[in-house]
Amino acid sequence: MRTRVKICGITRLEDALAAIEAGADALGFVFYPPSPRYVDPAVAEAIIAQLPPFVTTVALFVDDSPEQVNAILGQTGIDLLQFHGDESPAYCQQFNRPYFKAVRMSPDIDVIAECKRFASARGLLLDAYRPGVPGGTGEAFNWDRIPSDLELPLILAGGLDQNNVAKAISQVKPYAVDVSGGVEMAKGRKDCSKIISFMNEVACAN
Ligand SMILES: O=C(O)c1ccccc1N[C@@H]1O[C@H](COP(=O)(O)O)[C@@H](O)[C@H]1O
Repeated sequence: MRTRVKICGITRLEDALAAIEAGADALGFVFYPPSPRYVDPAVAEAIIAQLPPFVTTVALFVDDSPEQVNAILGQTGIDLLQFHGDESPAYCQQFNRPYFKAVRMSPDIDVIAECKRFASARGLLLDAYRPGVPGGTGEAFNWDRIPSDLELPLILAGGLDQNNVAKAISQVKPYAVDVSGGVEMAKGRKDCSKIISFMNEVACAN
């Protein structure tokens, strides 16, 4: 099966359209105010309203209140939820949308146990671990630590870019890859040529 691609941290319409033109399957919008990639919900709403059909939109939250999540879902009509904090399974499944859960690869994490805990998720995203930072670090982790027998579709994230994504796909064989910093010119601003190179590497690895 072809590896799906999510490009995260979209804050501008031109970046969204460039990602779609290059073949991305999903676009991520960061609704975590401390992030340099935070996008105002009204801006996300305007971008999403101008997207062509058959592109999945993803809202990224970090330990936000259910009221705020529901408000943003209502405003933007986003398709899928990405929870990147310490949310519980009960919290994640209370919304009227499918979700996937990000798990950061701390030294003591049990990925198989996390898969079982988040059985209601559509997938498990694995990201690098840096203490005190919920994600978007631009750092990769040791892919040898990923168990081969996961019960959920695996979304591989963390420090992916045009130079390592083909190796990541051939070694890990994830359902999808998720990239943010690796296709940027500056935080929150995507680089069209990096997106194209990234997508070409994914295509070659498939
Ligand atoms: O992008 C952010 O600023 C961010 C903030 C808080 C949580 C997650 C965030 N991004 C996600 O982190 C991973 C890895 O990003 P990168 O490619 O290493 O830059 C990815 O899933 C982003 O969606």
